[in-house]
Amino acid sequence: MAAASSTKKLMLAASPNKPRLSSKLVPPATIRGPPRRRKTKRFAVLATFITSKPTVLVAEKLGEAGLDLLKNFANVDCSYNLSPEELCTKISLCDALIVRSGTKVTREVFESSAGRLKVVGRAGVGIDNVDLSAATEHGCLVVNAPTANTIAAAEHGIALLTAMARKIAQADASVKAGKWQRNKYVGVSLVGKTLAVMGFGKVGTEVARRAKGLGMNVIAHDPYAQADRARAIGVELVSFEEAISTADFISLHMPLTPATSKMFNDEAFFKMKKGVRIVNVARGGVVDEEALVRALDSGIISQAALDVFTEEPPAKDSKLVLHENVTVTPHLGASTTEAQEGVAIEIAEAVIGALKGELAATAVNAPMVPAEVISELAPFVTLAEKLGGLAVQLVAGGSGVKSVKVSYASARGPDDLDTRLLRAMITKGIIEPISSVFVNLVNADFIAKQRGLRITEERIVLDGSPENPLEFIQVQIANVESKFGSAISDIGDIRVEGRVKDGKPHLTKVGSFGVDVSLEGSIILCRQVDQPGIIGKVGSLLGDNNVNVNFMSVGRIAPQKQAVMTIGVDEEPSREVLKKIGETPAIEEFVFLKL
Ligand SMILES: NC(=O)C1=CN([C@@H]2O[C@H](COP(=O)(O)OP(=O)(O)OC[C@H]3O[C@@H](n4cnc5c(N)ncnc54)[C@H](O)[C@@H]3O)[C@@H](O)[C@H]2O)C=CC1
Ligand SMILES: O=C(O)C(=O)COP(=O)(O)O
Repeated sequence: MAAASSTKKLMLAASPNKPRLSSKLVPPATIRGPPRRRKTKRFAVLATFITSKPTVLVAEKLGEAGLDLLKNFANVDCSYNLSPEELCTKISLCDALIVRSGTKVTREVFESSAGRLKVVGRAGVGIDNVDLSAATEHGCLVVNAPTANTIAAAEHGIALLTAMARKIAQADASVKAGKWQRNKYVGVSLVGKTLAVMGFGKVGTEVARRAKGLGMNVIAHDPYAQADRARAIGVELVSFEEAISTADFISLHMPLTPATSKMFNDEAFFKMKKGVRIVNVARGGVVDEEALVRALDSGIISQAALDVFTEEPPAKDSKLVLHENVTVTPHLGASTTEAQEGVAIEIAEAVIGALKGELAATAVNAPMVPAEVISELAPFVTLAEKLGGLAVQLVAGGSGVKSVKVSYASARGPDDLDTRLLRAMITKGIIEPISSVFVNLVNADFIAKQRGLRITEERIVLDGSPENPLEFIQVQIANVESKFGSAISDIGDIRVEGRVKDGKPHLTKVGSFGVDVSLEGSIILCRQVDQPGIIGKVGSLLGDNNVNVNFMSVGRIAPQKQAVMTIGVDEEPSREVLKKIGETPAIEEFVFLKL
């Protein structure tokens, strides 16, 4: 990307190979479609309009209602059962990818997309099949559909619990095999037994509620859950040890993460009450499956009911699957008609929103900024990007930027001002003019860190009304030389400061000089000895060469001393014109900056 580019950029939606028209804030999307089970709260970010329809690859079966929404907005390619190689080939032609649990979205997928893939939609909850670090590094948003299948998963958990307790699957197979073994299939009762819910999130809570209805004593373990929320439904939160050592039944509902991987292993099984029964509708990977077979064989665990497996589908000769005390289903937790319709709508809306440049409430790898915050900060977001872009263009050479300090002057308390969006946009403004990377809210912090760019933030607390979120933003770049010496502040940093006036971003300070120019088009900064006639000379020079001046201001230290003239221009002056400006007597230095 050329230095000092004036191209307007977007946060999420732009694809490098698509023409862009403009970048602006839009209100939250209203998408009409079939009745929704749940009203999705939406959070908007910057949007861009792209002239051609985006392409969405749907790699696993998705409910019709969701597909219809997608088809109204994008070209939809439904290609199921792709091999990893086929997925990598196709992805370079897609702006969005929608998957369920059966597709591994690996680093290779993001690399193969060569920057085009802007959003991955996981039509469900668990995102353990998506390489989130790779997505973030590539600036690709990942969204999921976290609520629409909660009840389905909880109901499946209860179905497995009761079916296991009464050996329904085994008895069914026996009758179908022509047998009538009433004494063999004697079950156990649930009432009065203790169920330990491991992971008291959405699904775990619903399982707990239903188990209470069955007369069970329910305890739960979840290091991050609130005890009063559990108590409200008659559930006691206990330690991991207490949960597994006292329960008659254990139901797993935590996500698969590096911390939960194989947490149910030999050691854990050894601590369990002899004869305990286990249900897993979470993820196979939270259980050490070989250890589970050993625990089943030794009788520590008398039965298991499993919907999920480390490898799906499991091997045909899997000892675990074939174990006579194990009941299995092929990852059906979310598979009800209702849940699949809800999930499809939820993910389609999130993906469409993200492609429009909005940020869905279900973003997994980006800060969620509430719509009201975004709308309030909108003009400051533009200001932040432009100040970042201006500051970096003032650096001589451009590549040595390592330390940036951003100061936000506001009458608001620190908790009332969310600066993540502003920081991301300043990062974007600084990095994009000097590199070819695409920076957005998803990858801004990562890219800054990767490039060794340290951004520190400071609050300048002002008196006055907190109605206005910010008075001004100041960007300082330390330890660099400037191609415009007057941009160096009294402490030796490059400093630019801006405010929002009448809803528009303005540059109000350069170095120690007060200026006032609307941040549109391009600007010329000149330092001159303050004397009559200079403004006229430069103005006529530009006018004579068909360069329209849209704004001009002069900030001086004292009358007849040094002054900085800021000229806003609509067109880029030719080299000759810029040279002539430099040769104007009394002009000591000048710089042309693109916004
Ligand atoms: N079988 C299926 O088809 C389905 C499976 N799932 C699985 O169920 C999981 C849970 O889903 P939700 O309840 O919607 O997610 P959730 O995010 O609402 O709940 C997960 C809970 O696990 C807790 N947790 C995290 N680490 C833990 C640990 N070490 N020990 C105990 N608890 C821990 C979290 O604090 C959170 O409260 C998903 O991650 C997904 O893998 C979800 C839906 C369908
Ligand atoms: O939502 C989840 O986490 C699930 O496990 C459901 O998976 P699925 O979309 O049915 O492949």
